[in-house]
Amino acid sequence: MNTQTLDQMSLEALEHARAAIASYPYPRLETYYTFADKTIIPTFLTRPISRSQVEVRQRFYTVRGTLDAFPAFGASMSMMRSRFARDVWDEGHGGIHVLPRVGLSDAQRIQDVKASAPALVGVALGIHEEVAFLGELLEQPNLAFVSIDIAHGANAAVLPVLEKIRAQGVESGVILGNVGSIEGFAYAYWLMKLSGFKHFVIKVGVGPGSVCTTRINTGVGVGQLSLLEEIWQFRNHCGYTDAQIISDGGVNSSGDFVKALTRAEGVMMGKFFASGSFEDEVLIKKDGHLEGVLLFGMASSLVTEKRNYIEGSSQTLKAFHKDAREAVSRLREGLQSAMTYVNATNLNEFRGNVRFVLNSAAAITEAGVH
Ligand SMILES: NC(=O)C1=CN([C@@H]2O[C@H](COP(=O)(O)OP(=O)(O)OC[C@H]3O[C@@H](n4cnc5c(N)ncnc54)[C@H](OP(=O)(O)O)[C@@H]3O)[C@@H](O)[C@H]2O)C=CC1
Ligand SMILES: Nc1nc2c(ncn2[C@@H]2O[C@H](COP(=O)(O)O)[C@@H](O)[C@H]2O)c(=O)[nH]1
Repeated sequence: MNTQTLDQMSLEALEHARAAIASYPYPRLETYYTFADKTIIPTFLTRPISRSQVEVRQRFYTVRGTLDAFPAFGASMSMMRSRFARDVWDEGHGGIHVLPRVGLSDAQRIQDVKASAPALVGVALGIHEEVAFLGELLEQPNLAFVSIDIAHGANAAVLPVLEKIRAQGVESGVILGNVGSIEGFAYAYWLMKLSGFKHFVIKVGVGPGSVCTTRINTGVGVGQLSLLEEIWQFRNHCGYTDAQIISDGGVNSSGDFVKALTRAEGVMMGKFFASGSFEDEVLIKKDGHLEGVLLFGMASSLVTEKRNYIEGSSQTLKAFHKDAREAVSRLREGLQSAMTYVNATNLNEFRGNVRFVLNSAAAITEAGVH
């Protein structure tokens, strides 16, 4: 496709997005809250079910078909590679990792996919990818998703790579992100739609990440939970249900994961997964015991010796999970329990039954160990 056609697609996407926003009847939010601010009201349980009986899998559309999986995604961060992918997958009982791109060669990225098998994985892509690399990647039998992973995903610059992916016959399983408003969501939606994808995913979150400095360095980005609530309502109101939503960043506990999942089909996490499944280089050990993990941002100066547009930092975390399998178990238990507090046996019922309330500062303190 030539530049003129891409420019036309970009304009057409903008027109569609503007029309959708203009006819959206709900008032725009003035205050955005995040996970710690709100909780779910417990109601009742009319069916005598055990927590272990609720259905916690979500259906996704992959590059090859459909997949019912636990809806936890590993963040595309360079300390989370094939060992993490296998552990988080947990022989099909766990979540899905989206392998990183920043700082890695094409050959390393293909090798990471192969080494992750039998786990199904996604792979992060930038806006400049070779056709030959995409071809080889798409031949990998355990590839489930490709994820256009840039800071500002509602961006016409993704059109050429979307075109290359579509030209390989891919109709589904493409993730685009990140977006941070209903305007960004609508524009990204139409970029995907006009590129010819049938089912796709839009990743939501500008600035909530644990090692993210976007909001500090640029002043841009809004509270993650309200953003998800707003985009979820917008997506459903517009009937844009061929687009699934992944919430990306800001999860500090299984409760945060649960809250995100009420307004997204999947949740991507980096910090929560900090464990012995990370790469050896970032593990901090004492007498053979895992004490901590160094987490650093993909837009920080540590990754590619980036000198400009720094929007990431680093932090040393206490490793609170042995490995990614254990982390997934904690997420699953939290979700199963949450579902039974609102009389839900599957994720659709759960999303329909959840009502959030905003808590006072004292109530937030009460929620912690005190
Ligand atoms: N979720 C989040 O809040 C954020 C996540 N990140 C993560 O950091 C990594 C590196 O990201 P990124 O810097 O995008 O990767 P790249 O440096 O590869 O940038 C990808 C493309 O996006 C463009 N781009 C980046 N930021 C912006 C922006 N704010 N406005 C317009 N265009 C932009 C770049 O153009 P140019 O550089 O020429 O402007 C470049 O063409 C990724 O893994 C990303 O997910 C980074 C920041 C925020
Ligand atoms: N603004 C930045 N965001 C970043 C960077 N590196 C990663 N990320 C984002 O964070 C999430 C993971 O968040 P967490 O709270 O679960 O740890 C990841 O998926 C990216 O979207 C960065 O350098 N800058």
